[in-house]
Amino acid sequence: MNAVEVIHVSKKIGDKEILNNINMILEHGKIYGFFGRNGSGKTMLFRAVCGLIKPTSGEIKINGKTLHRDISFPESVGVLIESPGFWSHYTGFENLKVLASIKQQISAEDIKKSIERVGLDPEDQRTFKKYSLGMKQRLAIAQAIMEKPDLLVLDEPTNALDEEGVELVREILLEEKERGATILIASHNKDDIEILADEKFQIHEGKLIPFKDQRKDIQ
Ligand SMILES: Nc1ncnc2c1ncn2[C@@H]1O[C@H](COP(=O)(O)OP(=O)(O)OP(=O)(O)O)[C@@H](O)[C@H]1O
Repeated sequence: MNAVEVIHVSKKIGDKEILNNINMILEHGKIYGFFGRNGSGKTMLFRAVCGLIKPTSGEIKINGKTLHRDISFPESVGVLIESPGFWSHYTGFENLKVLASIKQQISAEDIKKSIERVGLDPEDQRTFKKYSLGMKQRLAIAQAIMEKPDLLVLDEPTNALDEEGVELVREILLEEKERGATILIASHNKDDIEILADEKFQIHEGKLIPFKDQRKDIQ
């Protein structure tokens, strides 16, 4: 069974066709990279895959189950789309603990491991509001991976990170893939996509086009 199937998906808001007949089949244990100019529809596609918006037409299946019919959200998903709602007066650990308790039982040990994995200190007593942009981004990645999800949907996971942070996130994503996760990543950093992705897509004005074929035309 495929990890994700997007079948004739379109999304219209007002008169604007934001996603235009998107079709793609994603297999388990692979990394899929998405390029596209600002406003091309990457985030909207990711939102649709996570069940956060309903397509105007078409359907999305996760592990064979249709979103908004069989399930509301993918059953095992880690998401980083825009800035997650962290609480400014909690520490990094406290933030993930609250999110973990909302989702399902994740042990304190697993939360600590995922915080360490992104290069942060789970014992750090600083509250989130004192975190730098890069630290916030790292915590957001820890949040996405802490459940060891089958599906990881990451919109610009490296954009606020220094070189070392970018390297670390790439390593983490390759490990997640080894574990069997299916990973969708949108990045303006072409190296991220080149290094990580097993398959690359380009989104242009809401349409999905094979990355290689269109490269010269679009960039
Ligand atoms: N709630 C909304 N209502 C109306 N239009 C929207 C809404 N959300 C997004 N759009 C429009 O949909 C289009 C695609 O937006 P999207 O955020 O998916 O782009 P993107 O490819 O992720 O861009 P970026 O690289 O800047 O993150 C844009 O033209 C945007 O203005």
